[in-house]
Parts: sequence; structure tokens; C-alpha cells
Amino acid sequence: MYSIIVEESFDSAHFLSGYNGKCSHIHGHRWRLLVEVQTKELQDEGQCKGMVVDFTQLKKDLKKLAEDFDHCLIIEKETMREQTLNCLVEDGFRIVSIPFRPTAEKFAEFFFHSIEKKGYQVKRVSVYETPNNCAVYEG
Ligand SMILES: Nc1nc2c(c(=O)[nH]1)N=C([C@H](O)[C@H](O)COP(=O)(O)OP(=O)(O)OP(=O)(O)O)CN2
Ligand SMILES: [Zn+2]
Repeated sequence: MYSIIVEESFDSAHFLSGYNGKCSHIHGHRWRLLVEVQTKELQDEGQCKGMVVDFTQLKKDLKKLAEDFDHCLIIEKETMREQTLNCLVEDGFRIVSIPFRPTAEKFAEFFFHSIEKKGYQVKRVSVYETPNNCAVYEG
């Protein structure tokens, strides 16, 4: 089995609703994503001969997904009052609402399935929320 790993990152703010501690407050991270894709055999012809997949293509695909979360406030749906949300939007802040709690684990799962949907055989996605904290999702 062969695998390759690419890395991408995005900067955004979030908070953990219902969390008893400092992470219940809006705060920011540079989220670091490591995506590992695998194949049993390397490609045997063409531009990608000798490769699992082209790093360049995989990085492009991952970057597109990560960009959706860059420089915004990530909010788990229904964890902020409608009125507050509307004010933030009216004042021009970029809000991204997601249907899951914005933890490193859930982001790892989200990016795993998002990359998989693009046709890659994903082995593992690791998400660093801080330089020292990492969550891993494997299919
Ligand atoms: N298993 C998880 N635990 C926590 C998550 C998570 O995604 N998965 N997330 C958080 C918070 O988002 C928090 O920002 C990170 O926690 P923490 O390590 O406390 O962050 P700091 O960088 O501020 O650490 P210090 O050592 O206190 O500076 C919490 N838990
Ligand atoms: Zn956090």
C-alpha cells in the first residue's frame, strides 16, 4: 500500500456551545489539516506515472474545501440567537454555519468525507486545532 500526505490550513474563529470553560467563548485557531490518501498500486502511465495521485491536484482540491472556512466565524447551527446572528451578518461578518459541533474531531471527519467524495481513497485526516492538539479520523 502506498500513501501520500498533503497539508493545508485555514484561520477562523469558533466557540463550543455548552462547553464549561474558556472554549465556550469566541476564539480563533489556525486549523492545520493533514490528509493522507492511499492506493494499492501506483499509477502506471501518463502524467501521474509512479504516483498515488498528483500532490498538486490533491492540494488544489483540499485548498478549495479549506477556503470555505477561512477568515470567518464558524457556528454550529442553532447555538446562537437568531438576533445575534442577524446583527453579525448585517455588520458584514462572514459566518459559516455547520450542522456539527466545531471540534477538531468533527472537522477531521468532515474533511475525510469531503475529500472522499472527490474520488480519493482517504486513509486518514488529522486536524491540528493548536500546535499541540490534534484529532484523527480514519474511515
Ligand atoms: N477533544 C477535544 N477537546 C477540545 C477541543 C476539541 O476540538 N477536541 N477543542 C477545544 C477548544 O476549541 C480549545 O480552543 C482548545 O483547547 P486548549 O488546548 O485548552 O487550547 P489552548 O491553546 O488555549 O491551550 P492552553 O494550553 O490553555 O494555552 C477544547 N477541547
Ligand atoms: Zn477552539
